[in-house]
Amino acid sequence: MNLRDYIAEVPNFPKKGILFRDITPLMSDGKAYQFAAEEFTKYAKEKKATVIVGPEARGFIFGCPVATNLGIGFIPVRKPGKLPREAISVSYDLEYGSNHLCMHKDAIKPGDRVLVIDDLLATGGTMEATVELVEKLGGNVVGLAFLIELSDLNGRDKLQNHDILTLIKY
Ligand SMILES: O=P(O)(O)OC[C@H]1O[C@H](OP(=O)(O)OP(=O)(O)O)[C@H](O)[C@@H]1O
Ligand SMILES: Nc1ncnc2[nH]cnc12
Repeated sequence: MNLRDYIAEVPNFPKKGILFRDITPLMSDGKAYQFAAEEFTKYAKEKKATVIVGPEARGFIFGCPVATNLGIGFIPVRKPGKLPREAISVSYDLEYGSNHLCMHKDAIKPGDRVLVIDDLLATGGTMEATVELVEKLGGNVVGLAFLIELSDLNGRDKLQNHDILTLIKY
């Protein structure tokens, strides 16, 4: 299946000069969505992941089906002000802004083998911050998986020493 056929390109969203890669056509096609989730699930098995982590919001879309496929837990990484219990936070920059990301302090258990899943790798800021959160809590990051990689933005440079799976490269 050619997943690329299910990604819409939207010029100048959310800001002038950004070519937005819209994953919603893929999500709305049951077979394409299932295929992508299966590819991530195979990778999670290969890496012997014991837990899936996904950054808000689009990381939830691909992370949760993998966790339920394998019967393992899913841990959300959230934007500030959303987590109700004690959390840790790190700041990060992205293609069109900057923010903080947070994770519950007790979310990761020592020795957890963590696969982080997100929809898209752009500058790598979101994933770098997510990896930092996981590692601060004692997790072992065994892989990073993305539906889309925007190669021109060199996100991989921020994620050296990590194994990366991307299903679509631009
Ligand atoms: O590699 P980066 O430059 O960090 O960019 C990639 C991130 O940007 C998007 O999320 P966004 O922050 O727009 O939030 P959303 O998922 O809530 O739409 C996307 O879902 C990735 O998480
Ligand atoms: N160009 C892009 N399209 C969709 N999501 C993004 N997140 C960061 N950059 C993006």
